[in-house]
Amino acid sequence: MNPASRTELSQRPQWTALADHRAALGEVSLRQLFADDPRRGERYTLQVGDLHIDYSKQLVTDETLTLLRELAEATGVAGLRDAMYRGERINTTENRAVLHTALRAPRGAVIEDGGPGGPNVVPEVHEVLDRMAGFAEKVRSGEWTGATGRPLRTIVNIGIGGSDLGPAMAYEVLRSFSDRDLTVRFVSNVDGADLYESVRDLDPAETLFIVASKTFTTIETVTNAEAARRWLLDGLGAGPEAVARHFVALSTNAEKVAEFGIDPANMFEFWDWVGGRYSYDSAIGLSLMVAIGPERFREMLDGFHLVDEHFRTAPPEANVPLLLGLLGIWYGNFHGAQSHVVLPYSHYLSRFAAYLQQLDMESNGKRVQRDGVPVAWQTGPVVWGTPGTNGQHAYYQLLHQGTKLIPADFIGFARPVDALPPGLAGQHDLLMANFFAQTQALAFGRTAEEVRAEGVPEELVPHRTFPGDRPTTTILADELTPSVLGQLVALYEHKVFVQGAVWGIDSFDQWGVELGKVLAKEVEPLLTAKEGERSTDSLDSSTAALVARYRELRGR
Ligand SMILES: O=P(O)(O)OC[C@H]1O[C@H](O)[C@H](O)[C@@H](O)[C@@H]1O
Repeated sequence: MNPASRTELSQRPQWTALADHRAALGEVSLRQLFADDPRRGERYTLQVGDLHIDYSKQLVTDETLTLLRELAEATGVAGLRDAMYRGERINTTENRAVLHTALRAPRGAVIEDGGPGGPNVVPEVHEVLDRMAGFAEKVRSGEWTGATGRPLRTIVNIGIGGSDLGPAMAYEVLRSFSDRDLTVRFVSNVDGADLYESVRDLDPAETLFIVASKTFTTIETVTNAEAARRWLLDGLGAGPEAVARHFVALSTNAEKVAEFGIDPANMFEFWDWVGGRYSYDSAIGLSLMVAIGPERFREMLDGFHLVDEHFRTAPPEANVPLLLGLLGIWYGNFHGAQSHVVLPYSHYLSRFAAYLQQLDMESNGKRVQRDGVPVAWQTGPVVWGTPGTNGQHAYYQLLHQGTKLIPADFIGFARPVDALPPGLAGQHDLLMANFFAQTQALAFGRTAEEVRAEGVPEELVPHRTFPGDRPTTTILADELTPSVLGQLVALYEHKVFVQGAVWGIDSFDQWGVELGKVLAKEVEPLLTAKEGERSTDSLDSSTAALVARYRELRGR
């Protein structure tokens, strides 16, 4: 697009209409909105698959929603969405298609890399899924043995970023579906302590390493994989031929995998049109598939696909990812909110926010538009969160009475997972009572009059008053199943897409992580060189002094 001919987002009439609307609404009160419309709690809900979405406790009116949808229309969200699904190269800075939706497309679908006329990627996707399933079943049944002939009982996934957070989050979510005597661990940090603590109680004869790296050049992963190989061969007292029984690779880079010494027959492939943070439903999910079995994994893919189809076909008024994306824009761009908190009321979702941090912040943490012109509006929020009940006893104080507006997503389930024994399953009502009570307290607060009426001494009234009007979305499903996890993740993927499309940024590159990598390569030799061999003169005075201090502490 020619920058000169482009209408700046913040100059668009739809944008200024929203700004005017925001000013006119002023300090809109949820108490008032609910009083004005007794059916608001039913009206402001949507359903997608198993997910019931209640957005009635949002600071919005019908007009707000109309204006937000008009902004989406004016910025071409639907057109970009269709281009993504068609396989066009919408990741322009890397000239790549963005086809994570193809990872969960049904067997017969046709999706062409690069758009119509390009190679159909769906057969390859299913070929790899089938190979993964074959391997997973062999490990699960004990048919696949280690170098000493014993079945493999622990799987250690070595990867970082998208090659760690997705499978680690999903394994945690679905661990109650793990139906074999197998456990999975995840090593990501280049701090040797991570690998050390993960393997020190393991028997190498029963350990399978899955080296997960899209590029297979990521220094943390390659370093840890090399250390793991040494640990394995030393522990077994075996030669390199043992590697083939204990190492598999998940990557797009067959050449580097072979260079590392992993048999290409033990490599499960994915493609450059899958972003790392969108990849755990590709071969990157192998550890999860081994744990829960191919059938459950496929159920998860079907859950993803269901939401993909919803996002592609549902009309704007009923389109849940569109709605969630636009609500984020409403707060980030028109209320000055800087962050977004995700609060699952499920222990199994304890790593969900960490996963969403990469998905959202690496996608939309951008400061220039697709054509390189800086944005003049806020882009992606700081995303954070931990399981809700724990948060209640820690940072909810700030959510309720602090000075910052932090929109929240509450995620909960009607039923505990089947694996829980009745005694513990009985605690579920208490968990969910907290969930509902918190969204209620955040929305409606407690006025000074109400506090006084409770007999609270006058000097404490301001402290015990809750302003309310803290917006939340409730996402409620019957049960946390593989399909529901797929639905949830796809929902957030597409929400992030909507926001990036409105802001005019490339949500699918991540150049911001590169500079630190380059500088680390320059600094490392300065830490390890013999005295006088390397000069730190080219460094700034802070970094030079820190390097000198580090060397001194290390006696170098
Ligand atoms: O899978 P890999 O190629 O090893 O990449 C692992 C991660 O590191 C990179 O620096 C990117 O920021 C992430 O998007 C990626 O997921």
